[in-house]
Amino acid sequence: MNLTLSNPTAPAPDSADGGTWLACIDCEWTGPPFDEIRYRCPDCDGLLEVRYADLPTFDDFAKSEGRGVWRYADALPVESGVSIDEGDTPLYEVPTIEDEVGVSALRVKHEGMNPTGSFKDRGMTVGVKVAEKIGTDRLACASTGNTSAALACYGTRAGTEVLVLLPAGKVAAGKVAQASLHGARILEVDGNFDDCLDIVSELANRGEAYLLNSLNPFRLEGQKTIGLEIVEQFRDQTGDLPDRIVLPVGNAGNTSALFKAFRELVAAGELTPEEVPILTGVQAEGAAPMVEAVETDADFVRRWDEVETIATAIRIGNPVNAPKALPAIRETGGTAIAVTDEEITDAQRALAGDGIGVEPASAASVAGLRKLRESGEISADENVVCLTTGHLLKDPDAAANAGVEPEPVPADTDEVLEHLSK
Ligand SMILES: Cc1ncc(COP(=O)(O)O)c(C=O)c1O
Ligand SMILES: N[C@@H](CCOP(=O)(O)O)C(=O)O
Repeated sequence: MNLTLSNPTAPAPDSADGGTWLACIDCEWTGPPFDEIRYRCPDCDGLLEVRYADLPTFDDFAKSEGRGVWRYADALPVESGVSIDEGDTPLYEVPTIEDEVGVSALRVKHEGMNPTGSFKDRGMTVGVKVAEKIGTDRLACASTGNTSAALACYGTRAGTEVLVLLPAGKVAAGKVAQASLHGARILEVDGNFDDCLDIVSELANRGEAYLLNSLNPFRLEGQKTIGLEIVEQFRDQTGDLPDRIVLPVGNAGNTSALFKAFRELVAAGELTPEEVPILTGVQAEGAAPMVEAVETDADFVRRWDEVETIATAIRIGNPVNAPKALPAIRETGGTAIAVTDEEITDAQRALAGDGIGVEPASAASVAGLRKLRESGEISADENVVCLTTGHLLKDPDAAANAGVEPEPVPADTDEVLEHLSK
């Protein structure tokens, strides 16, 4: 395996602050982390990532007094966060699905068990803290729902105004309810998520708000802890490492963050390059620009202007982290696959059958695993982790449509018994 995207062991530039700095993934630019607000490289407009002079080991994490995400504070750009106990999510066995697909071991990392019900909390605990450190009056994001729920929650916890831009009519009810109750100002845009992100990025560039979408490199540092937890939990449960992680892809932040976690573990001497799990992305057929790029071996991802899927969380046509995520998939020997809405719903039912309630986008990971086992791309001797990113209650309408119909009965025990006997 050839891990070329960045060299996390590069010497710290003079601009580093306490051994932490920002670097462009496309050119040689480096800069201080907190002095100025930057989302992209000032020289070439490339994506930025956080780099560290010292990379911690698992022994360092074991000595940590922090919990969840903050167990991994030594790997993060700030020592503590605006926190409500995010991270330390369960790595579940799924015996029925494991038997059905036939792999050596299958686990589901259920990020729906975070405080606001999705993995976004891991990013926000770090990102909102950095915003506090930099000193900003207003936090903002574009969202298909979960980012807005998490930002509204962590932003209000920090006592900062939150502005969220949502694609009108395309966000699941639970997520709008969360943003609303946590007190965010919600703008419903007559456009899709990518339009919302264009607008909010422009607002941020004009200094109107601090952007907390995954373009923000500090937010992705928090999401990196998913990868660190998976390695530790999988090893504890099986004595082995996962060969592959299958995950849904929208804006491609998680794919990028997991790859960064593993590159840093390699640089710290904790994994060999051969031990880095294969990253395998799954998109819905109606919103699959990353899959198109992987299948056509393209250098960049073409923006899809028209996107549609039941999995509204990943109804995204212009994955902003593609320049990080394409190398993540390619350099780990992975692939990307598209699944239909029907396959997503079937997988949602299968997960529910093993006791795990997820929203549709999350079920895409299991739908993708099923398809890649059928095609033989994933082999029977692999240890696989599927990432499920959001809780079932995020999208109650999708869950009710996928589930069984309630049966109306009279308020009478005998009639209930008679009904049950039919
Ligand atoms: C539930 C859920 N799953 C998956 C994704 C996709 O994650 P990413 O944007 O990091 O690819 C998102 C958001 O984009 C999401 O909200
Ligand atoms: N699914 C996301 C889309 C935005 O992605 P982000 O990671 O860039 O914030 C959401 O929940 O809004």
